[in-house]
Amino acid sequence: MAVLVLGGAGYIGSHTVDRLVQKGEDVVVVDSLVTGHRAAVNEQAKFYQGDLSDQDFMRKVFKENPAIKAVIHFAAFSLVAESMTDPLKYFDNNTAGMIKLLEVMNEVGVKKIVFSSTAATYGIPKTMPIKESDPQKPINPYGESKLMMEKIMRWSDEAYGIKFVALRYFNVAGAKEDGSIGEDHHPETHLLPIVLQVAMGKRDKLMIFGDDYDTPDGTNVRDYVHPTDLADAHILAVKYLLDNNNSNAFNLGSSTGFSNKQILEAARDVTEKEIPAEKAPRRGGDPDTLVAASDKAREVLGWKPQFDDIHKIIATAWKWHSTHPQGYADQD
Ligand SMILES: NC(=O)c1ccc[n+]([C@@H]2O[C@H](COP(=O)([O-])OP(=O)(O)OC[C@H]3O[C@@H](n4cnc5c(N)ncnc54)[C@H](O)[C@@H]3O)[C@@H](O)[C@H]2O)c1
Ligand SMILES: O=c1ccn([C@@H]2O[C@H](COP(=O)(O)OP(=O)(O)O[C@H]3O[C@H](CO)[C@@H](O)[C@H](O)[C@H]3O)[C@@H](O)[C@H]2O)c(=O)[nH]1
Repeated sequence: MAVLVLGGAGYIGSHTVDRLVQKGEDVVVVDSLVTGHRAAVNEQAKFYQGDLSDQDFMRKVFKENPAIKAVIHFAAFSLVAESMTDPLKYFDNNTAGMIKLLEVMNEVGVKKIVFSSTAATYGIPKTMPIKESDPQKPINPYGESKLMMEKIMRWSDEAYGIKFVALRYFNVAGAKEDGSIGEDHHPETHLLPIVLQVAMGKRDKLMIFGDDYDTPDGTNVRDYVHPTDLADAHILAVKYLLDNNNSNAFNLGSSTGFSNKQILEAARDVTEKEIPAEKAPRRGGDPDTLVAASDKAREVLGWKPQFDDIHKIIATAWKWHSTHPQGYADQD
């Protein structure tokens, strides 16, 4: 059997493809390369460049690869701030794209899908850590687009029997331990890669967006999870579906929160660089704190994350960034 990975040339997708190949699975990748990199895809995976909303193209992929039994879907836009100023871009690629994909999956009879949801579907949680059963009330269009995807899946399960696992990741950070693949977004907007670009001298300073949040040091608190641990969770979720279990949703995080200032301090320790920083106004759409309760994934899927130390996570990211100062630019 084979697994189809949509968005397999992206940051988290490339780590999952790599892990699947290491485990001896047959992997087919579809990616439009709108934000991803061809060089990030393990060479043993079969690669198609194209958009998942192009139904003729997707029919061809399924036809040429009849061994595909499950889909892992990472292919989406995911920047909270951009979604605030261009929401339709998010509803189009993420939500409408999902409808086009499910139509083809139903047609060709592939009825198992694991998909990237997000902590951003919870909005401003009333209690911490966040449980899967807590209310989902997004405060940005990105989170809304992903919640809509979850709802579309629920009804598609009921009507067409398409079984899904929604994996709600918290903040993803780090790179493969050997430093061969990592995070390379253009423009880069995520906290840790920006902090490390300052450490490398590629930027002058970090701007800390908001220091008057309702948190111990006034900066936002986030829960960081490593892409290799996420890859393992996806592989376990595929197995869960292939074992004919019901549709489900799981949080994926470490259950520990770090403030933006704590991330900066930890990065200073790991890199032994000064990393200048200064405060800046709040960015739109940021909740104070997002920390996961992820016992459910451990109990039901048997997920055992390996990276439970923020210094270790930052060290893997530092290895990638310091050995690839131009990201994949030299390889693409
Ligand atoms: N990075 C995070 O912290 C984080 C946290 C929670 C959830 N997520 C979700 O995880 C997924 C992957 O995130 P990432 O950080 O790896 O992003 P990424 O941009 O690195 O990867 C997304 C990949 O999908 C491809 N893609 C996008 N739209 C496509 C389309 N219509 N057809 C085909 N390919 C398309 C891109 O080219 C890219 O390779 C996203 O769905 C995102 O919403 C990410
Ligand atoms: O230059 C920067 C960049 C970020 N931040 C702050 O750092 C924190 C983390 O921001 P970022 O790394 O951009 O991640 P999030 O906006 O929290 O979103 C990530 O994590 C979410 C889950 O929590 C996912 O849904 C999103 O896809 C993913 O981009 C936030 O408080 C930002 O305001 C700064 O202060 N300065």
